[in-house]
Amino acid sequence: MSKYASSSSYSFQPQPRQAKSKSLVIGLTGGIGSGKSAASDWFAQQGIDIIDADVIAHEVVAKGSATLRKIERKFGDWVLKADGEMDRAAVRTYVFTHPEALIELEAITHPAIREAAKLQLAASTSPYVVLSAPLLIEGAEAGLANLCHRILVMDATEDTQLARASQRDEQSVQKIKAIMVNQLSREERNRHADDVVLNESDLEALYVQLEPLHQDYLTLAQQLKFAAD
Ligand SMILES: CC(C)(COP(=O)(O)OP(=O)(O)OC[C@H]1O[C@@H](n2cnc3c(N)ncnc32)[C@H](O)[C@@H]1O)[C@@H](O)C(=O)NCCC(=O)NCCS
Ligand SMILES: Nc1ncnc2c1ncn2[C@@H]1O[C@H](COP(=O)(O)OP(=O)(O)OP(=O)(O)O)[C@@H](O)[C@H]1O
Repeated sequence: MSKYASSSSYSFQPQPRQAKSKSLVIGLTGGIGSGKSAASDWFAQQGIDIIDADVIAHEVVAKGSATLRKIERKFGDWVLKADGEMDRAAVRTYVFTHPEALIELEAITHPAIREAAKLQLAASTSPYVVLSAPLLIEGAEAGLANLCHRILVMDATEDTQLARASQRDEQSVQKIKAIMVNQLSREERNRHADDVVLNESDLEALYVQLEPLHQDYLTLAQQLKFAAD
């Protein structure tokens, strides 16, 4: 059976993962520019709490934080700007062209991101919660996927990812490609998905695919709640 969501043929099978949370957690992932934020904005409009790993990743390296100090100790003081903030552009340029450095950076940031995500999950009050992360599947046991009951993948061709991300960020195609080579391929990511939304058309077409998923997640959230009571 296809994992692709469509308003006419989507059929739902609850497949709880290892998640320990009693509230349903939907992991939302996809490559750069695939439409995670566009999808999570729509879920938020339906009253669903969104936990965004990209936002947390920015928070955990705030000026003066323990995580930023660890990064400075590992890489040197060039990671800081004169005002003490992390020099994100310098770090980005370095780690996305030095794979071993990216692994070292992730070894520092990911445990902090995971802990913060767990705290936010515990505080969520909506019928279910969406945990959005570019790196959800990567990271195996220590990763974020095992906090989730289902994984929803935003799928787009690489050409679409490049076009949308470069238009949004005014970043060069070359910089975005350097990030993409450090992310999973479409095929590999889709293989881990419970649900896949193809985001190749306009935003209306995206929302039409999200609506039946939202209804099914509400149903599954109820089932999980009854099972826990
Ligand atoms: C390298 C950093 C400093 C670049 O910062 P910058 O402000 O330029 O980009 P930003 O954080 O907004 O990320 C932009 C996009 O890059 C991609 N990306 C970010 N980190 C990674 C990574 N470790 N591997 C692959 N892609 C990544 C995502 O698609 C993300 O949306 C920053 O991305 C970072 O600290 N990354 C490590 C933390 C991490 O893994 N974050 C992802 C959330 S789990
Ligand atoms: N179906 C769509 N039609 C038109 N524009 C879209 C569509 N989906 C996303 N976009 C636009 O493409 C850009 C990238 O989408 P978005 O920011 O949601 O991706 P993302 O997966 O969150 O990216 P990142 O990993 O970089 O955070 C945004 O400007 C968004 O508004």
